Amino acid sequence: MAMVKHDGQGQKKSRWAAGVTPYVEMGYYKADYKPKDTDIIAAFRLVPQPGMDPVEAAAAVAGESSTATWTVVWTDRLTAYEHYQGKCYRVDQVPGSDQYIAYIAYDLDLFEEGSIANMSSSIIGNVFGFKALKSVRLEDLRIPPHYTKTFQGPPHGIMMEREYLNKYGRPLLGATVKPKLGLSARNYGRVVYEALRGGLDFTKDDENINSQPFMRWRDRWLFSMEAVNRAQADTGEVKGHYLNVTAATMEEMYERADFAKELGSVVVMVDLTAGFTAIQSMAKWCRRSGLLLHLHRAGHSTYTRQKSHGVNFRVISKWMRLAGVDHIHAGTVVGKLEGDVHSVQGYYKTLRCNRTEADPSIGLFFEQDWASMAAVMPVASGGIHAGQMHLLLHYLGEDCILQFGGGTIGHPDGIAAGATANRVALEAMIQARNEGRDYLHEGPEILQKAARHSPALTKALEIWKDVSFEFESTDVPDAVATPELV
Ligand SMILES: O=C(COP(=O)(O)O)[C@H](O)[C@H](O)COP(=O)(O)O
Ligand SMILES: [Mg+2]
Repeated sequence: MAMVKHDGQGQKKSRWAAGVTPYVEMGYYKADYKPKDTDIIAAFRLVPQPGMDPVEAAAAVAGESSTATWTVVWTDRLTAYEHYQGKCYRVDQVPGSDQYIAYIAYDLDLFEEGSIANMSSSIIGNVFGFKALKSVRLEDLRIPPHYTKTFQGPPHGIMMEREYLNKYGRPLLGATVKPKLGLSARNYGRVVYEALRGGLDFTKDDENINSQPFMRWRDRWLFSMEAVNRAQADTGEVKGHYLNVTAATMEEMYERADFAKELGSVVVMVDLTAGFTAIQSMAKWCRRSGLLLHLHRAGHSTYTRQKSHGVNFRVISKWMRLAGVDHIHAGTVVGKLEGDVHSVQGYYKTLRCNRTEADPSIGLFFEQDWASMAAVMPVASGGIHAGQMHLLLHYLGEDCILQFGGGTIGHPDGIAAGATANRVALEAMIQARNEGRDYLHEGPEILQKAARHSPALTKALEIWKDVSFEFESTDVPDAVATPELV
């Protein structure tokens, strides 16, 4: 029986006889199948229920994520069913565990061009609820250029963003305005102004600030943009504030984005919670309108964090690069939020490179060719401060945005001092790197030296010197978790 426990009593029946036929026999497992260059390939991590054959479980996932239902339907014969069937072609046990990695190939004809909603409804639509599986996680996708080319991708991308901003050779710096909720519009504008004049490139609405009774969006736009304009005039640099257009309807989001454009903002922001289609619509609007699109991955940890169930963030990274965002929160390594160093490096490569090879040590199951699609700037944030600058540069590289919310606004000498501390620390570290120094190991010394001429950095190093968040990661790549076994 298909998704029913094997009892060894079943009698083999013809493929087309009515009733339940194992998914394997229906053709959803084909050990000799060689994926075509045009196929989308998925790697799922499965934990079958006791007694459930892992290959049958994998075939069931291939079936339900493509054409199948639980019983034979004669209407299959009205279709080129073999063409449309998802095909599991390999199932590997993860050594020393009850987990299996199932590889499934899907023909491109299963998917609508340029639609993340469609691709995700197919691949993760139903299978996560199968009773016969204890858990299932979509670990990675290989998306062929044939499909990639049907998406717009990032409105501008890293290279164009740097050209717009005229800022090169270093990570960009930002801060999330805090407290997250409750400030009046004028006070909010004050925070934006102080942080930008102090040396940051961007400030940011937090994920949960939209248009609440204490500050309506229109007022926030006005005071934030006044602050951006004043800071630009003071410093001679291009500055931005990510105005979060996330709202209940697309009409409302467009209205907010139009007003941001009218005021001259270089960037708007949307939350992952707005949904894939809303994000793709905003990406088109941003390409048309010449504004950058910042994405906050609000809510992602509800389904990306646990090793055995959900969707790995590297898949979300791929979907968001296709959907078209210029920035995406992608992990920080150090800091207060989950972010295993190997996994995060895999996400950053996925977002920034034109081509990546399969690399189990950073969790990449497949090679991926982006066919010249623009790159996405990864954003690191969550509990970081100036004293970690050498670690941030080492782990995350140069093409990223480092966002210090508390680590700017919590500075004892004020917000501008907090911003200056971060800018001085970053520039000292970039200079050390460019001079060929071992900045990772000499980092604390480099920062102390830079602080001799910067009271703001001196205070930042002093106040946050002991702050670090040392917890074990909930998710590390298999090759790292059990290197002796892989
Ligand atoms: O508000 C913050 C950070 O504030 P602070 O800098 O004060 O800690 C961001 O929403 C989260 O870091 C996002 O997390 P992630 O980037 O992991 O999605
Ligand atoms: Mg936040």
